[in-house]
Amino acid sequence: MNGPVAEIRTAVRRFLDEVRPDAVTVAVSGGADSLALAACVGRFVPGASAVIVDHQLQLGSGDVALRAARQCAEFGLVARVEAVEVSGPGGPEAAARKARYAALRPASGVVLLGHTLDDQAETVLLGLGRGSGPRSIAGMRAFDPPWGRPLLGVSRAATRAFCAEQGIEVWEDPHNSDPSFTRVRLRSEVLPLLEDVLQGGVASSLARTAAQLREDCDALDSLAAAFGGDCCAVDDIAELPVALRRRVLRSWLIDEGVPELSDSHLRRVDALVSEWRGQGGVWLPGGFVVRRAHGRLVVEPQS
Ligand SMILES: Nc1ncnc2c1ncn2[C@@H]1O[C@H](COP(=O)(O)OP(=O)(O)OP(=O)(O)O)[C@@H](O)[C@H]1O
Repeated sequence: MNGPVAEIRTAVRRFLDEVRPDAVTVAVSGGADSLALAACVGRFVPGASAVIVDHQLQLGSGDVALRAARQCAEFGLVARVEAVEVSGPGGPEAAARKARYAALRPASGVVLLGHTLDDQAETVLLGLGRGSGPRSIAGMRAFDPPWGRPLLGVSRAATRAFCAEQGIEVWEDPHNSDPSFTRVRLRSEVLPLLEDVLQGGVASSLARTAAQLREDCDALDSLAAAFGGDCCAVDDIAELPVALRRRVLRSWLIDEGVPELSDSHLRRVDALVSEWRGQGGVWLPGGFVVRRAHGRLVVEPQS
């Protein structure tokens, strides 16, 4: 049997065989991606769980969640709806995402998410546009415990075709057609144009490049972790290749308790090593300042 049903079942089967989780939960939004995933998990791991998070932001959101829960129960999953309170900084989307991931985080086992190849391509383009460093272009991992993404190599179109073929009714998130979201415009305008110009599966090419970049980043990160020198001694780190030096600095600053270090912060700290002309300190999030004194870097709370 060929086609989207076989493709998606194979992807899910392969993921489960590789990871061998002791407990499986599927995170279900009610869209085609996560419903196709839930249908496969119900077939391979009957009795696994499904969680539908109700953000309670739209009228009727509870009905959407209940319908998805009923569908999951039909697939053989033990389904429950988690209603969350969405509040906090950064706008409703960011707050909803934070509340959702907090509600989905399991006590044990893995939580499967329905991210597809197209989500990966959009994530890579978003990272490129932000210019926030190689990690953000390296995209999502298929397995980043406790999160699993069995459909990361499968197109969104295949998940839709899966649901159509299996007679699964799909909920269309109204946000997915709202052009005020950057991701929606990447999906509906930029990626089709790139495909038209470049031809030959641009989403797959982006995802493949992201995977290679991830391997490179992982290799550099482990070299940085194994760095045997004194990461505060300027002489010890000045001769390191810049990609390695910045990683050594990043992990030192994180160990010192500095939260959310952006690429531009890191660049400025690195300048204290590579192009120091007696300049003052670099101010970092969380009220920290890094200074250079007597051939060493020192990080301390801002006074
Ligand atoms: N309300 C929800 N309840 C449970 N799971 C959800 C919900 N919304 C999204 N998910 C899960 O997250 C996956 C990705 O969905 P979506 O891309 O909308 O979320 P996201 O987490 O904001 O994405 P990203 O991680 O790329 O920012 C879905 O396939 C589904 O598995």
